[in-house]
Amino acid sequence: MILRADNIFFIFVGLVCLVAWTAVDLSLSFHSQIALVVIVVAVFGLPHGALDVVISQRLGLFSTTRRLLGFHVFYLALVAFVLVIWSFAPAWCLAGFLLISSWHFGGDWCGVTNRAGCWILGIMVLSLPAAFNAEQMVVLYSTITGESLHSLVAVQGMLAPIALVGAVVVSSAALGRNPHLVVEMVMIFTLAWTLPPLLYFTVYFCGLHSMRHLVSTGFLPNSRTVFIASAYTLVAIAIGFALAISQWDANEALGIPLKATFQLLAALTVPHMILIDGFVRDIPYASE
Ligand SMILES: CC1=C(/C=C/C(C)=C/C=C/C(C)=C/C=C/C=C(C)/C=C/C=C(C)/C=C/C2=C(C)CCCC2(C)C)C(C)(C)CCC1
Ligand SMILES: [Fe+2]
Repeated sequence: MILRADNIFFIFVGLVCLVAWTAVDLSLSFHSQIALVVIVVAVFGLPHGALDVVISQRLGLFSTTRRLLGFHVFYLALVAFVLVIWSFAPAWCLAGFLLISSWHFGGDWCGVTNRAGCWILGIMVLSLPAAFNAEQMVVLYSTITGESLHSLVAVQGMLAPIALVGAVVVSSAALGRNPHLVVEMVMIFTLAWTLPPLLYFTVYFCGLHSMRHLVSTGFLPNSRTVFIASAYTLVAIAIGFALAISQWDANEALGIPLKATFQLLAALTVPHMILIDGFVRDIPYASE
């Protein structure tokens, strides 16, 4: 079995978090969890999308300054569009966000199985917390959207066992060529079962999704890419700040940063997905 840096990294981070949470009993309050998610996602999650500009350049999407400008205008216009729609219909936007995210997250296993199989894995990633921690999910969704979304959590809770069975089938089929898929699935299941939903999401998003994206798109940490990633991440953080300030409410001092973080992720996801799932197809994950 050939393990890549991203396989090893996720298993290592997952084990450390599981040990910290169970053996050392590092129980974090809800507010500390929110603070942790906001910081870790900003530092380790955002940069994977901040490289979209480098990827587009590599794909030859903009060969002239005019095209480069067009790329930025298009990207920012899509972000603004999603944020406006979100302000009118947050619950529908969250549901749509979950749907497109499951497709995007399924891409983490592109090359291991076909597109339908990938989507099943993506659905499993997002629906497991609803099966294990339904009450917390209702609280989180209401913090993010301001609405009580019991029915959305119930639908996800029903999808979880179906997606889990699908994941077992997909993993068994891939067992010969990609045994590490099974290890990752077991890790994801254990994390979802053990950790609160926000921490589970943070470990998966930063420990697997972001890292795999960096490795599979051939990110080399030279000074140019590090500079670009940092600059675009800072702009994205500034947009997040603006979102939080524009909705500020002293009674919800920590709910607002969480809400702004997920609004920002949802808005960035649309142009990020168009680029990654539309142009960078078949990011090689499977060991040859
Ligand atoms: C290039 C560019 C830029 C930048 C960008 C960036 C930085 C990006 C990023 C991107 C990204 C960074 C993306 C992301 C994505 C994400 C996602 C896709 C997520 C999802 C999630 C979810 C869906 C979740 C869910 C949940 C909740 C909410 C709670 C708990 C539980 C669970 C987990 C279920 C700017 C704008 C500056 C400018 C223009 C150009
Ligand atoms: Fe991504």
